[in-house]
Amino acid sequence: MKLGRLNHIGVATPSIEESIAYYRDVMGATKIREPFDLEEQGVKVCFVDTPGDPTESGPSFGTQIELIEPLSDASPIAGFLAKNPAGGQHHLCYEVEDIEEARSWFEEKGKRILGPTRIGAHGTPIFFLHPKDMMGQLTEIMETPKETTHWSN
Ligand SMILES: CC[C@H](C(=O)O)C(=O)SCCNC(=O)CCNC(=O)[C@H](O)C(C)(C)COP(=O)(O)OP(=O)(O)OC[C@H]1O[C@@H](n2cnc3c(N)ncnc32)[C@H](O)[C@@H]1OP(=O)(O)O
Ligand SMILES: [Co+2]
Repeated sequence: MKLGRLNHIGVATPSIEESIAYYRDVMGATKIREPFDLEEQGVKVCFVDTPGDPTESGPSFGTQIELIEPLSDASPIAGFLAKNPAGGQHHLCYEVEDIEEARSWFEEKGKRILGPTRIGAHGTPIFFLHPKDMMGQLTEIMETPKETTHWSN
């Protein structure tokens, strides 16, 4: 397996609205996408683009901030926010060429994979690896989109 792009940094927040104002007014973000609910994952999601190098073959934007807010107390990030009420860095997501090859790779290394491979917020296959096996970092592995992500908003 070969490490690919840092696709996004997952940032938990108690309020996506407050985080949008922060990235816009404090950090000067110019491309903040429409928030949307991922009911099956128990989170509201909003992507903040960081500038990328348009000459690269990848998308014209760089790594994104993936803001995630719990939709209810049952959300998988509710426990994280209970421990970190102001929110903060929750996970890192790296791209790989082949998600199944990556899954076997980590299984062979004895890393705990959290649940089945499933479709994530970018519409491509993902899985998560337990932070305790990944140097303390909750790690999301995502298959590189086959074509540059054409975002509607
Ligand atoms: C935007 C949608 C996106 C997608 O699908 O693309 C997502 O869904 S991301 C948002 C939610 N989904 C996930 O996070 C799935 C993977 N996460 C999990 O399965 C759990 O959160 C898990 C197993 C990482 C932690 O579960 P839980 O919080 O119930 O257990 P504990 O609180 O007991 O934590 C165990 C141990 O891990 C440490 N921990 C928990 N979360 C993190 C984290 N984000 N980063 C680093 N470490 C974390 C926690 O402190 C505990 O350590 P200990 O030393 O035992 O106290
Ligand atoms: Co993510």
